[in-house]
Amino acid sequence: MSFPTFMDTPPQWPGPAPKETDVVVIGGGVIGVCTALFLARAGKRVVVLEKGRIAAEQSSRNWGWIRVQGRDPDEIPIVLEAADHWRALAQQTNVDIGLRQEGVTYLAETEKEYTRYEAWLDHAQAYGLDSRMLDSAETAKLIPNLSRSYSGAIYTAQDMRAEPWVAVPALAGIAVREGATVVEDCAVRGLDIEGGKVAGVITEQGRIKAPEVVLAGGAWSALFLQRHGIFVPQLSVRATVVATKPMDAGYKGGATDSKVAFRHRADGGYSLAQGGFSELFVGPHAFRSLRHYVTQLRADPFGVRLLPRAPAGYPDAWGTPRSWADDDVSPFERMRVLNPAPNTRKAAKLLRQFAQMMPGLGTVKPARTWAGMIDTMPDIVPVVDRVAAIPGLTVGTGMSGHGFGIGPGMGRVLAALVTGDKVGHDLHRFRLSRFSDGSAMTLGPGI
Ligand SMILES: NCCCC(=O)O
Repeated sequence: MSFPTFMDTPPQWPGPAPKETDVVVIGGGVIGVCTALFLARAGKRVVVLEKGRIAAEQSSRNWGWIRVQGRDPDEIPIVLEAADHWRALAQQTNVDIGLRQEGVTYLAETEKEYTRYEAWLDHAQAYGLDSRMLDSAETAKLIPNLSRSYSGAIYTAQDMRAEPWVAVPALAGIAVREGATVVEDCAVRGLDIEGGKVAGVITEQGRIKAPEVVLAGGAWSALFLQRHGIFVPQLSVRATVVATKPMDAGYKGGATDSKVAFRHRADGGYSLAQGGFSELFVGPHAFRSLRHYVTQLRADPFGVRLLPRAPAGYPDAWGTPRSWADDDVSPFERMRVLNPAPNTRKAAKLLRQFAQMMPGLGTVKPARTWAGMIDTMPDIVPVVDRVAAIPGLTVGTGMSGHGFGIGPGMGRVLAALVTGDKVGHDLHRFRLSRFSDGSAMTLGPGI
């Protein structure tokens, strides 16, 4: 199977879009697809509008980790719910989405790091998770091919993995089967607002009437909102992944140290990346958002590499229009699939470092390299909220590199925000107003 997803994948759901519905979901990534699924289950007529292909941006380019380990405490109950959904959904599709419970391990290179991971166990215990600390010998036993010894690790056996490029389209298939409509190649240019509230959307195929809209636009969300006068300091950062060819496997979960994160894939290869490192193309929205990122930059000055300018057409490129008329071709149609060139030096380094880290696995041969643009936030936790200034609009964005695993949980929560059903989780941490209400910033764990 080819992965990740590109624009040359034939559309599975070409439309046409209906003229009227109960809810429009903008964006066919994991968050949008899962929101639509749960809205359909709630009896709503729901349409997902995707400008390119389902899951073709970060939802097929991520690591494929479904983890509770290391999460921000306020995300834990939602990702636990998501894990239950993942297990159920994997049974509700006849596609093997590669869901396996193989665990996630954070390797501690120093005692200080070990102590930091250990501190997170308080949260694990509060939720009865099976996370535990491993000493140096236990770590070597869990991951037998490691070339060096670590101070230890934190390990969560209940964590899972899946193949994102298979899983998210499979979830879209379930949503369609349960009554949702999915339309690819259909960009939303903007909201149709009447009397100060949502009346629908204006798409490249015309107007769709709907009293409720959910924006799950990933890296494009801030640009979309800016056109409607809503500022959200959401940026997008490039993250490179390199996939190896199939090779010997010992440990089949996900693991990371400071240099390399790896996940065993269903096809027998490994996906490699570097946690805690991303690249930001600086543009006007980055400047506008800068004051919100000071805390993050101070805490981790080397976590983000700054690049002078985004390629043309990117959400925060200098030349990208910030406003346009409803009958103008929008930036979303001009860039159907955001497919950043990977950092090839980083990819080569990852391959070398993985070979050094796990010499017993044999020769590390690259299969393919890609990059994605991760929608991120100053405090590294998402925005999941109703937009007070525009009644009828709900936003789920800024998943900050950990949206795949939590996707079904966030989708169910977003659906509940729309229907008024019980949300079941405290969303205070994820409110949009936190960037303007004077509250102190609390950083979540890294991207
Ligand atoms: N982006 C790094 C962590 C992987 C994940 O939880 O999806």
